[in-house]
Amino acid sequence: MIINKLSLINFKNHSEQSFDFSPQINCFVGNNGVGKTNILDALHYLSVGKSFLGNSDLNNIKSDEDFFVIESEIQNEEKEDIIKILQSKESKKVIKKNDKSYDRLADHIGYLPSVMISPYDSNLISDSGESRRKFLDAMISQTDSSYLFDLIQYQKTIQQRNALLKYFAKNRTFDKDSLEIYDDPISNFGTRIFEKRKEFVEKLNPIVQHFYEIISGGKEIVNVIYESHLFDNNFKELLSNSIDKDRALTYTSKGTHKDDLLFEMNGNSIKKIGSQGQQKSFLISLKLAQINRIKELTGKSPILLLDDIFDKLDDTRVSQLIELVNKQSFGQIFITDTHKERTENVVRRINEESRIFEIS
Ligand SMILES: Nc1ncnc2c1ncn2[C@@H]1O[C@H](COP(=O)(O)OP(=O)(O)OP(=O)(O)O)[C@@H](O)[C@H]1O
Repeated sequence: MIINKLSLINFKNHSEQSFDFSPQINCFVGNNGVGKTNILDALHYLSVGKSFLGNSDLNNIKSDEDFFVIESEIQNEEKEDIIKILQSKESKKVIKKNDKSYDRLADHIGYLPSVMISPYDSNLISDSGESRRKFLDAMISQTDSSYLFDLIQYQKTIQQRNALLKYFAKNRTFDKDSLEIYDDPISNFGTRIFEKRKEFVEKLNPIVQHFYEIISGGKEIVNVIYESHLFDNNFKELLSNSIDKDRALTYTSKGTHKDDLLFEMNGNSIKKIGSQGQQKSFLISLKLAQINRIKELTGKSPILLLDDIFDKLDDTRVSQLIELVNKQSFGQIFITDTHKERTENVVRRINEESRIFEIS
């Protein structure tokens, strides 16, 4: 999948912008705050229909305007598709492929896989388990639409069970049979989610280790470990053993919605012992491994969005990274940087066709 053209109207700080892209490397250079990351965010919208920053759609409409449009021409093997995203203040977001609106956002996921590497990735290390679960889910969903379906159904059923627990507490009543209605669907959806997450992480981890070894020159060993209550219990037992606790808490305390990923360096939590550069190298390795898995599972090369990636990395690590990008023949790449010269140097070392766009 290659994005040939992109045009933006009233998207964040961009009133009107359009780009003709190189099928290989595209760089956006310019000072802080000119809107380079916003362009990557528009590309992220094309991929998964929403901002990677987690902003609400309405906040992405340019201040004092009423709508935004992101439009692109995408080379899909032999044919060209037009993907258009429209958001106005008055109506719901519309995503269209060749003038036909999708009924559900989920139907678009996987069409244009993408991987973003950005300074915000450090949240994956510092934040709570929720952001790591979201990362894992987004990664698997791009390769497996039935996973996304299970996930949506699982979350809905957990919400219903939680609502019932709250109803019981509020009305000082309890009916075990009514609560157990949810056991089968939660257990069926949840067990499938668990199996897929387990397999995905098992295959991802050695690739992360391999990339980290290349970027760091083999200095440290990293590990991605999947944690879930489901390793030690079957789902139905888990639910029935925690009924008393769930009643007290008024929510479902055990299940795959509490899963987490543990990031380790030399056997210790990377959050505790990793330097900024080591953490960044780890996150880059994690994301590059994600590309690898998406390619393996879908046969599509995801677009790679690199936001301010060269800051905090020493020259050796930047060189290793460039060599890696060269060797792996990743798909189309989009890079932002404040230093034009640095970008030019980097691009010169990667033997691919490139375009540099100066944003002001
Ligand atoms: N809805 C919006 N309307 C108008 N401007 C917006 C909107 N949302 C964000 N911006 C502006 O976009 C700018 C930030 O853009 P962006 O993060 O893309 O900059 P950048 O070029 O990547 O900067 P840096 O080099 O610091 O990362 C800010 O000036 C912000 O005020």
